[in-house]
Amino acid sequence: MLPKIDFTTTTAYKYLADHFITINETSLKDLFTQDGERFEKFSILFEDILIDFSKNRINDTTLALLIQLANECKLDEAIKAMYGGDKINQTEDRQVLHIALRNQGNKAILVDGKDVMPDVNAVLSKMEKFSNAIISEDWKGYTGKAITDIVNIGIGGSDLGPVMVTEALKAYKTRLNLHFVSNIDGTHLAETLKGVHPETTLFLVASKTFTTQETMTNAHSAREWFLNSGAKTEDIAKHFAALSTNAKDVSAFGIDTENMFEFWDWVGGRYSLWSAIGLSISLGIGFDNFKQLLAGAHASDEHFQNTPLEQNVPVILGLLGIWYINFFGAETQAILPYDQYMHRFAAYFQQGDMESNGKHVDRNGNVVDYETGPVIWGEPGTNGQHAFYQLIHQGTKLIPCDFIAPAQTLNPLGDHHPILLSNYFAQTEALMNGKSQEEVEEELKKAGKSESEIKELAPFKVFDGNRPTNSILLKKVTPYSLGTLIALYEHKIFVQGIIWNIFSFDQWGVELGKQLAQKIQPELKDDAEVTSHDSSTNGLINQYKSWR
Ligand SMILES: O=P(O)(O)OC[C@H]1O[C@H](O)[C@H](O)[C@@H](O)[C@@H]1O
Repeated sequence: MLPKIDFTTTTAYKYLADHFITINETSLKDLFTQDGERFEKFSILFEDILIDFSKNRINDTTLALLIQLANECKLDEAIKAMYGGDKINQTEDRQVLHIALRNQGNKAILVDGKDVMPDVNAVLSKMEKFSNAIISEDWKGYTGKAITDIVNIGIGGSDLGPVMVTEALKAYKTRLNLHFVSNIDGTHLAETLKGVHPETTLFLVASKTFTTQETMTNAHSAREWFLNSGAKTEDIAKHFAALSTNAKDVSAFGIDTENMFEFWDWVGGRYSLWSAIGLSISLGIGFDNFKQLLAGAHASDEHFQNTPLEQNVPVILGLLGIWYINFFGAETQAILPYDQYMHRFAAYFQQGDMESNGKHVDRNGNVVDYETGPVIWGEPGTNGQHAFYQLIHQGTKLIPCDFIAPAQTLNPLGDHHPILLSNYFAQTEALMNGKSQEEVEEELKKAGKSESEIKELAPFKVFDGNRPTNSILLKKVTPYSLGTLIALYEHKIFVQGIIWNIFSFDQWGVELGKQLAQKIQPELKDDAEVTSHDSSTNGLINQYKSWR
């Protein structure tokens, strides 16, 4: 079981609160002047990924106190509990074992006394066989043509992971074209179907529960489209597969259980890209590459489990977040990949992080009186620079940023990559150092401005700097390095949930809206005036009815 400690009552927290006053008065620039070894001390090279956290508002004492905080919160016990198969998802009475899905060493992992690895490996080999058959064109559609297009129908965890990974690894693409339909908005399916042909399309219905309204509605409409094209019910077996934990509802839908790829309750939706939910990944980049993705994640799992906290990447990233959120009052965390392929990385961790740690009740069932999970946001560089970086550089909010970039590009094109990377390096330097009044005045003078113009303009051109960043430099984006990176972020979320004393693996907050939508849906069937809600909701529904 997980420890249930209020981190604000620990000794480390009190020391940190005092220590914060000193650090808050010290600039990052000064911290670098005071300590010539900052980069060596505050960076870790792990699996061809350099994590430089030296441009953070910390010194040796800060890090030591944050580690003490983790110790007082019994983080090591919590890690053991997860890896040991305890039911740490207490409110759903489930284990949390996405680590088993990428357990390349095949060490036994027990759920209720039974090793899950044989089942995990059986599904993996089924995925391998299936992917190979489709890619090699051995598998034919109902008219004898090879499959050319894959449409994954799923939402949330059954969509975001596969979308993010297949976009990030597009350079490793097989001959298959991937499409993802998630939104209940009919536009999403309709537009997707315009670009594919029933004879050569394979639908993957991806849903852990197989009851999610959006996915089931889209799947039924896709089936109807398929049957309307002249295909017969028995042809469904060649064109529909299911990725789910719910065998009963899969066969009720009409999908052959031969075409069902199973996973289990102990895989959380937002941690499921490593499971059968990853079938679109395996089809999109090939099974061997999917295996590499798992292997990279496994390396992070081993690192997280076995590395002392001081050198443990997810622990450090997690604790830095706590430092900014709970002491500096930061409310958001930007994730900024300088890699076009990784353009959905921040969106993926919006679910990963915010659905995990967007909680206000602690593990004892009490409402917390401290901040928990941040708002996650971000866009790829350099697009963000020309949009919202103004606020990061000169706004009133402190926004810790993760800058991610690959040293090697997968598309060497003229001097694009050095230009991209010079922006990547420049941004964290600028955010740290800023630009002083004197520097601005000097610059304006050189530009020939008069004394009065300089006085007038200077305040707007000053950058305070002192804004913290992590730089994550990957040698290259590969299936392995991407797997490693994703798993580091996953474990960071775990670390923060433990310190905040919240349950990171349930998501009750998404239920209320779903329940209310189900009540409203029948009210939309006819044109009768609706009066059962508050005046705003009634007004909106009735206006909708008059306009439709
Ligand atoms: O995979 P499914 O069962 O269809 O669930 C899809 C998604 O919907 C739910 O509302 C949850 O908030 C998500 O965590 C989940 O990933």
